[in-house]
Amino acid sequence: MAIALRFAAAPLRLRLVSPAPPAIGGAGDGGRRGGGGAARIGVLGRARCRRRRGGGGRLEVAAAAADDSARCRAKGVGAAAAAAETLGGIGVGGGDQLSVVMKFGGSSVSSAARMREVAGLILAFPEERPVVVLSAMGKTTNLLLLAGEKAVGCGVIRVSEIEEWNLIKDLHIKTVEELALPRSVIHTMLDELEQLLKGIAMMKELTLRTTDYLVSFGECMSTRIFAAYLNKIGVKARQYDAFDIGFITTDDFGNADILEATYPAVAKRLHGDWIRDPAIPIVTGFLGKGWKSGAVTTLGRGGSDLTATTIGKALGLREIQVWKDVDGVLTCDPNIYPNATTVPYLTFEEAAELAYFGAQVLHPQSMRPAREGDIPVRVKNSYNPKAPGTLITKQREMDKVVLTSIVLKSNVTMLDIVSTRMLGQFGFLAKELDHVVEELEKIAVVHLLQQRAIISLIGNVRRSSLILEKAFQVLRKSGVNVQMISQGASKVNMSLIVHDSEAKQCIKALHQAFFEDDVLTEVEEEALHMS
Ligand SMILES: Nc1ncnc2c1ncn2[C@@H]1O[C@H](COP(=O)(O)OP(=O)(O)O)[C@@H](O)[C@H]1O
Ligand SMILES: N[C@@H](CC(=O)OP(=O)(O)O)C(=O)O
Repeated sequence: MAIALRFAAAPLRLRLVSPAPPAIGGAGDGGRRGGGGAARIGVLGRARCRRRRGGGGRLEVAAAAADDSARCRAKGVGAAAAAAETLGGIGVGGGDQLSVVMKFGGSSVSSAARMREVAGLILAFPEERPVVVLSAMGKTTNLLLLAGEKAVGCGVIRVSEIEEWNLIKDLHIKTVEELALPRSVIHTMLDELEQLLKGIAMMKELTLRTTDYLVSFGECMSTRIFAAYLNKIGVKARQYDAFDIGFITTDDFGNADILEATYPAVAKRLHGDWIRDPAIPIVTGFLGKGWKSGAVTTLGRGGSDLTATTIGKALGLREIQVWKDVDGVLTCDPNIYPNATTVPYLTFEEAAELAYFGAQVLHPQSMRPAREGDIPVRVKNSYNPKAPGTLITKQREMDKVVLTSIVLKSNVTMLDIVSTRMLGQFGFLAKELDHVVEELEKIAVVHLLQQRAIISLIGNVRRSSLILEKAFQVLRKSGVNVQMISQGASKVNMSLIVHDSEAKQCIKALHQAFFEDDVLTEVEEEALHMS
């Protein structure tokens, strides 16, 4: 639950803004990433990084290799198999150290064809020794959640008829068959999954703990298939379940936090195995093990990004790559406005703020390990590997930066509090929103304003007046009244609250003004002039 607040002069007025709570239980994409379960006031703390690393010039190599893969396909040869053949398999010699993490999201591994492409991408860098992190295939996590919900009410006998369960089964069996792998690769997993759904049907109950166990099957299956495929084409690979190799978390099922003990444990296991018997590690994203319960936990929707950055920090790797289905982090959500363009560089702080305020492209917590380890994160497109993507580092040249990206968080509830008795009152914000309202009603008039949206302007707050001047001009022209503005202590984010129904129109108008119109040149010139 995120809370933004505003103080005003007497009578003291305070506004809290809270999005609908993040839900692992929500099966639609709308349930993705709410920014964590803990109440948060204002903005993220400042990032503190120690040193900088070079990003490296590997993109051209990727592009060239992708071209080769395309040529192999044209000749009717499996791209990955051909690449492995050309390279004589990836030379996983004991002397070489693991050097990068490559994380592939669900969209990147949604079918057998996509798995071949991804294998080709990995093999395109023979000099790299990657740790590979995979999400569940395509929309498997959503399907598992829906199957679980249906199992609660359908009765044991009808479990086999659950549409989502059949889609999951068919997708994974088809993938294994198309990759010419034995069914045994996932047979046990599918059997266990069916048993679990029957168990849920029998109990007529689906707890958060069981939900985490249920969704873990997605990543457990995708990694087993992919590792088997690499081994089949002559690339030595080893599958790992994150909950078995030291990913220790809190027991907050659905949104667990990674504990410090994870870093040495994961490093020891992955490094130790690599030294003993080198094989590309293929690790399940998204999953961990609760430190008290010992049960499987999940890191919140999109948590595989966090798995990748955690491994990057644990092993002190050179670079963390997150491969998506877009050309990097974009100037706004392309689903809201398709003219969005790639943001070439970001700081960890900007990326964290962007993710926290709702950009689905990165998990909100994922920048933390990368920032702490000072390891560059590259966001790339597995469908378009030639595109340079976005490079996220500790620092970047900010002198010419005005606005970087616009983020929308919809379905937000705003709390409007008017009181003359709040001076000297403290402590109430640390509790949950319901309790906060209860407490506040003793001393203030409280209004819950629903269907609001937070528009976050991520950019150079040193130019806040310029950005706000421009933004307000645009919004005034669009006939939109801003209901609250918050900057807090952030160096990179200004947030505006508008009514939900006006939000998308605002994003388009702001994007046009800041990223498309000539008018931006004026702003830039002024900004340059001032610096
Ligand atoms: N600012 C943004 N930049 C890039 N993508 C965004 C942004 N906001 C929302 N998205 C959405 O995020 C998606 C990528 O994130 P995600 O689905 O988690 O990828 P993956 O499953 O490959 O890890 C994109 O397809 C895009 O629709
Ligand atoms: N499969 C999980 C974890 C994840 O990170 O997925 P993706 O990388 O596809 O966003 C989810 O859907 O939330």
